[in-house]
Amino acid sequence: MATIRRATALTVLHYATPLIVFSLYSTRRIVGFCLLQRPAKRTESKKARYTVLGGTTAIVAIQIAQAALCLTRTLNETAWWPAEDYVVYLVLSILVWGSIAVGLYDSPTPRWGTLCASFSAALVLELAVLVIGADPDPNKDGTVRATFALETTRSFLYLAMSTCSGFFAIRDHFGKTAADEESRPLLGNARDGSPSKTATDYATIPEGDDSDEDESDRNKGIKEKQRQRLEQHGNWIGYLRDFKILLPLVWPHHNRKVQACLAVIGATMIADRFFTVLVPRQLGIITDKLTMVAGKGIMPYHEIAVWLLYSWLVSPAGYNILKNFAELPMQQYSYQSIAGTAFDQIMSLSMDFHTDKNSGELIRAIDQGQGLHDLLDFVCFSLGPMVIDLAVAFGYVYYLFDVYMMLIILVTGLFYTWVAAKFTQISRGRQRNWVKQWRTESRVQTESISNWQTISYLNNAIYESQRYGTAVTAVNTAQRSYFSIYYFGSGLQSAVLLLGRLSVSLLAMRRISQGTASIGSFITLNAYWTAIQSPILNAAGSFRRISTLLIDSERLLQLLRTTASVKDAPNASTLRVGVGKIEFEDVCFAYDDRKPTLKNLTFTAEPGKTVALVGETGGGKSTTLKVLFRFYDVKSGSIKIDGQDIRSVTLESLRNVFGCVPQDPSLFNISILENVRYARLDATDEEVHNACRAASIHDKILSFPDGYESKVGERGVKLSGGELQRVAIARAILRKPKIVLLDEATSMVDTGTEAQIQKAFERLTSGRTTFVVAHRLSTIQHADLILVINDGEIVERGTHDELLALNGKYVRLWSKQSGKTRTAEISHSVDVSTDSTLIETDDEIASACKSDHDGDVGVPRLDGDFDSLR
Ligand SMILES: Nc1ncnc2c1ncn2[C@@H]1O[C@H](COP(=O)(O)OP(=O)(O)OP(=O)(O)O)[C@@H](O)[C@H]1O
Repeated sequence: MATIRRATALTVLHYATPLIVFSLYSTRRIVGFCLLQRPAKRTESKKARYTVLGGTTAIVAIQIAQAALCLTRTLNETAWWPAEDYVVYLVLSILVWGSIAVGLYDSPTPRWGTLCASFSAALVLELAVLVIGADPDPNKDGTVRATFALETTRSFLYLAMSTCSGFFAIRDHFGKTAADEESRPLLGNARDGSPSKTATDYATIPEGDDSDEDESDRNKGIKEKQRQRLEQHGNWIGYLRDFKILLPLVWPHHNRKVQACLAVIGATMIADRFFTVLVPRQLGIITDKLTMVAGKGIMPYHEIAVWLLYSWLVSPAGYNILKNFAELPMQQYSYQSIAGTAFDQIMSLSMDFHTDKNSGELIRAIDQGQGLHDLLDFVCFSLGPMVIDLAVAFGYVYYLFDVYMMLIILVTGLFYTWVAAKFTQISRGRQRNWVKQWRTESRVQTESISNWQTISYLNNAIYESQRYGTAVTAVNTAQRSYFSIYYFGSGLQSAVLLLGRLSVSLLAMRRISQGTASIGSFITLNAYWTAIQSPILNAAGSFRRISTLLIDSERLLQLLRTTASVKDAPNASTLRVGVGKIEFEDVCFAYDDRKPTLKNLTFTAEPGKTVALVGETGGGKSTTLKVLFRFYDVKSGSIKIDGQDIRSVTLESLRNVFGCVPQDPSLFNISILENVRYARLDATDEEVHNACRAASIHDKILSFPDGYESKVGERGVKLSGGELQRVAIARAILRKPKIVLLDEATSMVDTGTEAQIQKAFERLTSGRTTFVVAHRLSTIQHADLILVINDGEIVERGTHDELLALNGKYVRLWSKQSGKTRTAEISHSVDVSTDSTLIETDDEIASACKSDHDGDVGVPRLDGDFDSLR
């Protein structure tokens, strides 16, 4: 009785020992990874690590020696066969301690506390195995004595290692701080965007698909944000909780149709899990039936019919058709909601955001926002089923054969994953280099082709050919280097899988020969192998995939969490414009708090009058218009339109009242007609034509081969600077705005055309409060109020004549432009546009142009250094 109890206890211990140690070790690591995000006190000490690594390796070596002894005895004594629990114990122990040794080798700062707990648990359990399993027979043979000696030595090693790691844990607790391995973010060292290499780096899971440096650089900022969030939350759970604001984008709350699709996908996924087992099983059943009735002319029709049904159901022609149909609406739903939300968010953000971000980054945020959908899709419909398939595979092969089959699959899976992960790590650097060289080649190629003219002028074709040849050679070398390791790695991985498959097949054949398994089970195993293999193949890449998708989702999250710096105040009212009086009261503004851009601007633009802003470049003229348009909010002071503070009205109503001609107008790549109409979407063709006539561009447009239907190219590149500005003026005219803002609206036109445009401006600005920023003072000399802005301050103000009389900065500007020194002379000669009569027709414009030409004194543009004039 006591012997039976002892044997049972030993069996339980054999199964439990490696499992308990593994659970303890992995649970502490997983909990640490998820919760203990804040750096714990850790010391990076090679001596300590190598000491414990040496001890652990010795433990594994002893276990291997023990397994070798067991194998030798099995081969030598035909009547002896090791107990199943003992074999499981040995194999699992080697795997567990082998994994711990690999972990120690890879990690510069091991978790000593976890290791101490694992060694201590192993010590207690192994001592129990030693005591309970001790053979009282004094005549025990050499193998038993050797096994006992090995187990005793191993127990001493457990004792020594638990003491060492306990000591290191205590030393760390009172010692200096280093980054906790489990506390590193998923995305590598976010501080520099590079993968982790040292203890102070931040990374546990390999970087995402940053297969080239450019990509890595682009991800730098987003990884930094991710790191900050992770540190702020202190753990991954808190970090991931932030993503819940994105859930409405992928979860079809109010869309019954998409919910139904989701249910169909879920159902097919569950069905897949069953059929993965049922199809090979049915093949086995048919084989067994056929074996029984072989030569008798009997067909197992029923079994074959079931197999055919299963095979059809699981094929792409079966329920997977439903799945494919259901997936499309799901994808389209999430695409529409994610892309639409991201786009609206970007468009709603303020100018500071848009000037900081490059458009490529913004487009990426929309494109890669799909990463969120892919992430959920991957976790729910790939990773989840993969884990289930693996668990089912273990259970099913155990049911079909025995625990040894299960062990072979476990060893194959672990070994394959480790080899795959290692080779990916090794090949990543080479892959990056290959992509980098490839980009260099493409850059050289593009540069050379686009600079063909320069190359021809300088007669450097041979040099360019050599340069390109060198780039191509570098690509080939880098590609060879990458593929050599890649082929070797994939060969090794395939060899591991093949070895696993051969082993299970051999074992199955042995079982059949022993009569403990049927031929059908061998067929089932072979047919089922694909299902076993696929989770093993995918496991290695899963972490990488998740980490890449997390970066993409993070980008979307950051975008949606960004709030506009200029937005409607709560209870903002609609702007009501009456006469159009604009008051700047003590307005201060700065792009950067360290450097004020506008300082205490105070002035009033009277209704219907024109205020001109002149002065040195970079003085703050355009900024004054930007704060009026509320691209930015003033830091202090106020801007009022007809007595209403522009911060208290809605942005929509505010921006509705302006007609702007910006410094650098940009057009859409559509026809000129549509480009002008963009200013007022309901304008008729006739109104567009009239606006263009008034902007002196109508005849020019008609001279284009396609007239108003001519495409203007990306941002209007097919138009000259002057044409571009006149189209922008036509837009402003078409809007019929209440307030007009002209920011160097004629900077790119020649003086002759400018004279024509002046007439157009008179039409546009007549009776409207107008702000004009101009460098050519001739264009603003009739302004009702001229403000000379220098370094963000109004240094002079008045009409043209008043400012000339002041003989200050304005006069110096004026002198410089006209090239004359005597004020009176200047005043007389530059009177280019005194006739404010409105012109109606092209002929009138033409004659106005002629008369302006006659009066044109060729006023040069002031682009020089204003300081030099002082
Ligand atoms: N988005 C921005 N971020 C930071 N600084 C800016 C930004 N835009 C303009 N500035 C700076 O603000 C100052 C005023 O610029 P602003 O464009 O208003 O000058 P300006 O008088 O219109 O010059 P110009 O006559 O050359 O157009 C300049 O020093 C400029 O470098």
